[in-house]
Amino acid sequence: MSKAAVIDIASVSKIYGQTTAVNAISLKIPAGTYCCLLGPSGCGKTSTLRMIAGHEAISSGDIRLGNAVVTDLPPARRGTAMMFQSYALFPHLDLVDNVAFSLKMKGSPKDERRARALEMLKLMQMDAYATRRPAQLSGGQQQRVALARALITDPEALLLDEPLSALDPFLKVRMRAELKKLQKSLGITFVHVTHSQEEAMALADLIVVMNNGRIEQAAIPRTVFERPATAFVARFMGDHNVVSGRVTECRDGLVSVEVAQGGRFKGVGAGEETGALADLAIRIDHVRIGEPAEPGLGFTGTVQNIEYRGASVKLSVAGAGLDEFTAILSDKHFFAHPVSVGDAVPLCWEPADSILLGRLDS
Ligand SMILES: Nc1ncnc2c1ncn2[C@@H]1O[C@H](COP(=O)(O)OP(=O)(O)OP(=O)(O)O)[C@@H](O)[C@H]1O
Repeated sequence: MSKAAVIDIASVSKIYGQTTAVNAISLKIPAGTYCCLLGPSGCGKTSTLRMIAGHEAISSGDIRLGNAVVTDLPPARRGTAMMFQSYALFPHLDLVDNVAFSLKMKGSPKDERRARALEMLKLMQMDAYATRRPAQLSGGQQQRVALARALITDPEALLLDEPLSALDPFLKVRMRAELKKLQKSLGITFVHVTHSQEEAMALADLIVVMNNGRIEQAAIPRTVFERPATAFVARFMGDHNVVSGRVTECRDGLVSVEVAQGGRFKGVGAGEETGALADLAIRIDHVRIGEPAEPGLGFTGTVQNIEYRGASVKLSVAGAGLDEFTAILSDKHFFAHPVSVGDAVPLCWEPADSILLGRLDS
């Protein structure tokens, strides 16, 4: 079981009545990739996944799997398998019959499909429970059975709709590692829908951030984290402060931006006209307590809230025309400069930690 397929989504839309759930998206997912579709509720992730699976008709555009255009094929003929959020196991069937179900639908002889189901249960280390029913299993075990059931058809791509959402936090992290291991060992393409940034960062080779039926950015996790393409991505990933204002100067690779209430900020960027609206993204974990090396690379604000997190401390500060600016300080740094709510505190950062964002969201 090692055939993997490229998934090529070309200008695909999904329209439900008056709602455009997916708006002409194009995306190429290389064969053998672990791809996470990430975004807030209602952004069109599930509709996209269901169109790849064939559970939802495509309003316009085309989807290819490997060399085949699958746009009009029924789910069972696409070479994909889907694992649902609720696992959708049959309560009255034992695990072998649950896993063998799709082979039964295809008319495979009983002995053959049962042997294959046992093989899949073994792959998921669930063969010892073969005669149990789903209700006699823990959440993590049910998930393994659901995976075995999806993989029995030998798919070229496995589609997973929020597969970890029903699990408690500890199990979530454990099953996350198992999913990643499984994908690497099978070598097939996984497309996994999630609204969790942490989950996508931990699992994906390719993160696709969606908003409002469109793709904001599709890139490796490190790029999405360090170089968000838009203000939406920077805000959604939560690792940057996003400062919006008008450009007052742009030269020598640095852009200066003035926010409405008079604060001035600088960041790495070029090609902006004076007076244009621009967004700067400032890494929350690179902000430090101290006077800035030059104006625009810091400000003095009032501490609004302090959250102790063990290895780090989250500081919320208001000032320079901003209601809320976040700094994540290492515990060592914070306790070397302890501050309290209501204190005035100078914050600073390096030029490279403040970057100009793309303009989709402004
Ligand atoms: N069957 C449907 N009929 C009408 N509108 C729908 C239908 N399914 C989804 N929508 C709408 O399409 C948009 C996208 O929905 P979708 O389920 O794809 O989003 P999502 O990103 O997966 O959200 P969630 O994380 O909440 O599952 C939403 O506005 C939703 O209300």
